[in-house]
Amino acid sequence: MAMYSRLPGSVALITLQNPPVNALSAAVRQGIVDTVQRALKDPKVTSVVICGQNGKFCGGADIREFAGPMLGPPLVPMIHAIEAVDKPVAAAIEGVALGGGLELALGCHYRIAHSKALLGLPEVTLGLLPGAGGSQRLPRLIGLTAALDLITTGRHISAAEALKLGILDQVTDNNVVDQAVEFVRRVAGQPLDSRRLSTLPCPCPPDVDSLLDKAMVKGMEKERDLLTTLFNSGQARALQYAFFSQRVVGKWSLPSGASWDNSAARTISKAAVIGLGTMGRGIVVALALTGISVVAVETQEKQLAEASQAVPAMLQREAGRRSLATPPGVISFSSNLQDVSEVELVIEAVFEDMSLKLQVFRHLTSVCRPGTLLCSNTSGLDIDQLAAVTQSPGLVVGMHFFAPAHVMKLLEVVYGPRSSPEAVATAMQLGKRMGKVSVAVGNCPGFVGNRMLKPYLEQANFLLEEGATPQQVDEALEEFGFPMGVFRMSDLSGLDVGWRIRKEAGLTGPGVESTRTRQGRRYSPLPDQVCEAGRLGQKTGRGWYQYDGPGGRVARSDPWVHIFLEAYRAEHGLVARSIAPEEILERCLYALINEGFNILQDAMAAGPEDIDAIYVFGYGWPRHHGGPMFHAGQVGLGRILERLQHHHHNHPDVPHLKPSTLLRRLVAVGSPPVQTWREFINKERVHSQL
Ligand SMILES: CCCCCCCCCCCCC[C@H](O)CC(=O)SCCNC(=O)CCNC(=O)[C@H](O)C(C)(C)COP(=O)(O)OP(=O)(O)OC[C@H]1O[C@@H](n2cnc3c(N)ncnc32)[C@H](O)[C@@H]1OP(=O)(O)O
Ligand SMILES: NC(=O)c1ccc[n+]([C@@H]2O[C@H](COP(=O)([O-])OP(=O)(O)OC[C@H]3O[C@@H](n4cnc5c(N)ncnc54)[C@H](O)[C@@H]3O)[C@@H](O)[C@H]2O)c1
Repeated sequence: MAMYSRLPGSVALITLQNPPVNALSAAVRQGIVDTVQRALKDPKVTSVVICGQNGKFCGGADIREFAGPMLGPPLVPMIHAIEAVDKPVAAAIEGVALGGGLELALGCHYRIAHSKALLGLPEVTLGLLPGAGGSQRLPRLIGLTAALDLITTGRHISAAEALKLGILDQVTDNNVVDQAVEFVRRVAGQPLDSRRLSTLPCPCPPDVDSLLDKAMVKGMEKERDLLTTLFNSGQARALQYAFFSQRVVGKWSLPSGASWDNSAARTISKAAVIGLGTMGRGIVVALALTGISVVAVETQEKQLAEASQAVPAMLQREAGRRSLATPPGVISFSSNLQDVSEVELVIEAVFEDMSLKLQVFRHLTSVCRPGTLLCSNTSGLDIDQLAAVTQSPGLVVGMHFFAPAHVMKLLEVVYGPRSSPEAVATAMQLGKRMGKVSVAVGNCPGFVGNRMLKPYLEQANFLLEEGATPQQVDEALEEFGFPMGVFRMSDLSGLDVGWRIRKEAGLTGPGVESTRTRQGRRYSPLPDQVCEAGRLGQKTGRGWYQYDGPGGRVARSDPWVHIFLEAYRAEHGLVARSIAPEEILERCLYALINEGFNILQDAMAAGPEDIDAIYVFGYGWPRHHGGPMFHAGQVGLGRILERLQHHHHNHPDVPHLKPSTLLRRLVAVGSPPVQTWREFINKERVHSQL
């Protein structure tokens, strides 16, 4: 909707009304068309101001409408009509003018903004281009180079930068609508031709003449044609899905009924981190950047000394990167766990060893004040077991960060059967304050992300046994869009991480026979043998690849690995075959997706959006493929089921390839769209079909 009011005197005020960001839905567009007509017809009105309610001008086209047929007045003629009005029209920009919102403002004759406003054309992040004249009006206003920068990066810019670029006519710290009203009163009666951007020539540097062909003249048509292509592309649908899934996960709910809107969070101002290795250091920095005072505890003297040098430097660097003058939080280092007695929340990040973690939790519960939240950064151990040794099991949750913890956007908040809604709400809110995408997940081995990673890694190892090389597997995955293939990624993280977990699970280590079947299923001892050879990845300069030296970053094919693989195959009587990239992708990705369906079935993730957000923000899943569950829908659930059946038939000793019941049920009911799975699962659960 848009509200019309005539201010005392001769100015008409049009207020966009579509909370929370005044997106340009069909109703808003209709409202604008009607109110602009009204202003035009009213002889007493000499000028017009367009603003948005609740401190936001406009967040752009209504992305929710993209999924269905476009109804209501189209944007392009609506903006053209505003530009053609013969009374001055000003946009009063508060909060945001993004995408179609900025395009609407560019159709106005003047633009006045509040100093805190953000402007931009972020369509590219949704797989689109500015489709309501933005690609044409902006270059005419600020030149091709500056416009291309904004259009191709999609970045949000401040009002100050927009003023400098010439997008804005005025910036104010005062009430922006009052300023705009005063402005249009002042300019009423002045000629408007030079303010109609679509009619202006495009100012360009001399070296880009070649870019200015007929496409510029026919720019609006070209814009529409290209937008049509993009609209129909899978990538645009995936990127728009990713936008919404990021927001869906913030509205978490637990099987108990507790949820984001009925659970109070505590605001944390003092925290502690236990263990200052790779993860602990990053977590300290992430907390300090949020303005939280941190007690950082490490028992090993050498590690403590190193961390007290490294952490302030990391903090300074990250504060600089985020343009913060001084890091807001205070950090104190200690070797004594007793020093955490006054904090409100503790995050444990010691080695992935259950008996050590139990010992730390027992100690924490005895030194901390009653009511302190105790969190673990474990990668997959049982949160409930940790909770059981504390005085308040309800105040124990997992806070699973990803390396490097001060950079990576994902946080899995793991609730055990006894975790209280308050503990979950506090961890979720703390994650949000740290700028993370926090996703609530259930307590099962590996939680969501690492649980799905297991079948993915397993398939990659099996493919090596069957004849592939690490490069072939990585290339197929990188071609799909992952920034790094599975072996390159394992070398980066450190091969000893998984080795330690497999030892803890009794799958390898002294006394375990070196067979290719363990605990009743196919097992590949390849990664264990690579570790036993002292090759732990980048940190040792050797892993699945070779590097220039310990800490080297550039992976090169290593003849040792090829000889090792050949000897391994010969020892086990395996005949190498040529494996196509399609098989590599199917085996790795479909096994991972299948586990995603098992996770949904077990209610360890509330919906497919949660899994997809975890994979996009924590595991480098290409955003333009939406996430594993969205991708499954795009490939077709029937196809995924058929290929899993095929691979399981060929590898009956690999349970991860056996199609999940949920996948079968979804196919049986006609493969409904991913957005409806959550509801389907809940219904099936009520009827005990899952
Ligand atoms: C089939 C062939 C057809 C061919 C051609 C058809 C022609 C059609 C013509 C189309 C013309 C295109 C016009 C234009 O160029 C395209 C666009 O404008 S695309 C949209 C561009 N805008 C954005 O990308 C902004 C997205 N939003 C944000 O970045 C942020 O939300 C914000 C505005 C900075 C605010 O941030 P926050 O305050 O943190 O709030 P949230 O992010 O949590 O959002 C709150 C709430 O609002 C919902 N929301 C936000 N923006 C939009 C939007 N543009 N449309 C719909 N909904 C939006 C968000 O999902 C949250 O909802 P909730 O989770 O609370 O339900
Ligand atoms: N490394 C990763 O990529 C990653 C990612 C996510 C989660 N995790 C998890 O985070 C945790 C830590 O992993 P990491 O990679 O940082 O390990 P790390 O080996 O780099 O560091 C662990 C640190 O804990 C210290 N420590 C051991 N016992 C202690 C005690 N009683 N009190 C204080 N400090 C003690 C050690 O001295 C060491 O400095 C593990 O649970 C791991 O599974 C790791």
